Amino acid sequence: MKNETMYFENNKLKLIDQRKLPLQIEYFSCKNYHDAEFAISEMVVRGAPAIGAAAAYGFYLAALEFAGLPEEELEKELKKAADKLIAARPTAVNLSWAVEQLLDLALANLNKSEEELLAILKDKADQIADSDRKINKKMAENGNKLIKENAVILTHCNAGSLATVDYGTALGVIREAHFTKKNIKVFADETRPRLQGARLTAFELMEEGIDVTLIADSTAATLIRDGKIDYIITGADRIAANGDTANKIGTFMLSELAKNFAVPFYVAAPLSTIDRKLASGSLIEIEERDSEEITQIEGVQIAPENVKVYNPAFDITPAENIDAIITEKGIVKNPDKKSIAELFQV
Ligand SMILES: CSC[C@H]1O[C@H](OP(=O)(O)O)[C@H](O)[C@@H]1O
Repeated sequence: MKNETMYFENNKLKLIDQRKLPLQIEYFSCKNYHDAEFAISEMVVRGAPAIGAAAAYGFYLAALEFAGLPEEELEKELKKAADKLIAARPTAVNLSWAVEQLLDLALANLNKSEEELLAILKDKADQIADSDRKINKKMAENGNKLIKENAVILTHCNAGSLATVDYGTALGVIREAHFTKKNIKVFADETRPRLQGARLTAFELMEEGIDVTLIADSTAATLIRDGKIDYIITGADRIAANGDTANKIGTFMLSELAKNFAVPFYVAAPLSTIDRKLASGSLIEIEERDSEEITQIEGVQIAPENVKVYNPAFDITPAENIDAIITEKGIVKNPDKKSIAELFQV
């Protein structure tokens, strides 16, 4: 993608402001961890791997701020920063997965000099960001093995470069199919209410020269029924140990349509999105967001004032609806507790 999702320079985290895409390309500057917490909760940056990497750099900004404190105070401040960053959004496991790694490293090295501690933490944050690029490319190569020539793919929300540090997960598979000249076409759900498909996926795919058609979310069912879709590929925010998957609201509905009309339904996600501590999807916390996301579009009121709203940002797709989970380590067909566990065997 032409514009980096994020970069770290001069002790600031720079995030492309995804609230303003595609009409404006602006970078939001995080000077401290509070800025990073704000950027995650307000979706300046969004997408499981992207918020994980952003939070890792956010924790490093906290270490920069507090590194000179006495050990006991430093520990207290870093634990507070970790808690606040993790609380910014509850569903994507990559957030806590990333922050906990840096917190553990910090607590194990509090007795080191300021310079040594900061170098250890910056190296870890860079490693999380750099490995995301490599992991997504490997995942894309694996997923591309499932894609036939001239395929038509439906995707939901944005699981692209803008949801990761680079290349994307579901859109990584789509990029790989495009770059290996499979002549694929894509239908992108606009993805109410935050319109990640309309604003981000359409933007990314058009930039790459990939044939993309934007549709209202409710159009997908007719395309699926009429045999117009060869595969549905989405990202994920948290995958439970049995393969149940949390992803953008509307994903479960697509999986039911896919099952009913025998369309392969694939989830593309890195191993860091799998939460083996949770036995099933019923244990995944689903973020509920402000009602204005539903009652307003770009700040324009479109529903009666004070109307009741229910705005879950994600839903759970049961493992039995998922034909394959595509990861950097390989493809898990008909995922279940056993096949997910085998992903983690050395
Ligand atoms: C590659 S993770 C992308 C994942 O995150 C999105 O949610 P949000 O835009 O609210 O962060 C959506 O669930 C995507 O599939």
